[in-house]
Amino acid sequence: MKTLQEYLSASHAPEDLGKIIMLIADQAGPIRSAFISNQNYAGSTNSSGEDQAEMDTWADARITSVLQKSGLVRAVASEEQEDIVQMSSSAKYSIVMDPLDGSSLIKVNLSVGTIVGIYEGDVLQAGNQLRAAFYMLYGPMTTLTISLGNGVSIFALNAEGTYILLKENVKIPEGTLCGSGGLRPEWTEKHIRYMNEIECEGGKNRYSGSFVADFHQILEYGGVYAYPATKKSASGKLRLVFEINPIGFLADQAGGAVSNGECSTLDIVPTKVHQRTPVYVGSKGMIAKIEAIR
Ligand SMILES: O=P(O)(O)OC[C@H]1O[C@](O)(COP(=O)(O)O)[C@@H](O)[C@@H]1O
Ligand SMILES: [Mg+2]
Ligand SMILES: [Mg+2]
Repeated sequence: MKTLQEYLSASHAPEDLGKIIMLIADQAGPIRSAFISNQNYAGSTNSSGEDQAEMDTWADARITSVLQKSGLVRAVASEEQEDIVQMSSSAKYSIVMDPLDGSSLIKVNLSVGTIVGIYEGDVLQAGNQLRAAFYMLYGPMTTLTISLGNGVSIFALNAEGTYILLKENVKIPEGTLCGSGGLRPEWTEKHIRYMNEIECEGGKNRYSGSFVADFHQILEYGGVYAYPATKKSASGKLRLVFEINPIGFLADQAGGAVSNGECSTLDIVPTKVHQRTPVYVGSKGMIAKIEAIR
């Protein structure tokens, strides 16, 4: 069974890139172990104005600390930190991350994740410039879904703490699962037309409140995850830099697509770390449908 380390070596990933990926991947165990004693809110808010869960700040501090100590990272842009954290100016790679995605679900024991993107150079680059993207998903298994720009592979953490290959060359099939954020009364006419069209064609609602978990299900079964523009928020809820770009990169690498409802978000050059954008991500056919609605 191929391990993540063997996959990185076989992919001829530069040594520093491989070391950074393994460093973050190896935080899955400590993060999982911290769930039981970090169930509540931290009493602070992040740059998006959201209440921070204890696990948001715990995971952020943990990953930021190991990256700082490694000397391998140039800068980190995190959902949980206002500004970009400058680290080693001589280092080649920078990290964008959502250290804990879906944190409100921890106390009800639903699956949550960590989302990571890696760039050569600085962090405010378009998603199509990503050198690597991956997410850990803390569910019945701990899985790590990764692309280095040459297809998508999924690994699972075994009892010995080694990531072993579950599936390679993953492709998103056409499918009917659909999950949409936002409150229905706040949906725009375009989004309502889209959801009606999907549901009339047999769309099955799958929405847990965890982007990583909802996307992972679509990666396997096909469909679409949407957090659309709403009447209250034209930019939707999710953040371009550390949520939508890494997941969108993986979707694209798996033969799917990512869009803001009009065009691919992978071409957008971010101007701010915490900028939001509407997102539709999943099967190519599902994304074509939303972009066809004018
Ligand atoms: O609670 P809502 O508005 O449906 O939003 C759910 C979405 O918000 C998120 O929880 C945002 O991520 P964070 O938990 O990292 O803030 C997504 O994981 C999820 O898809
Ligand atoms: Mg998130
Ligand atoms: Mg988060």
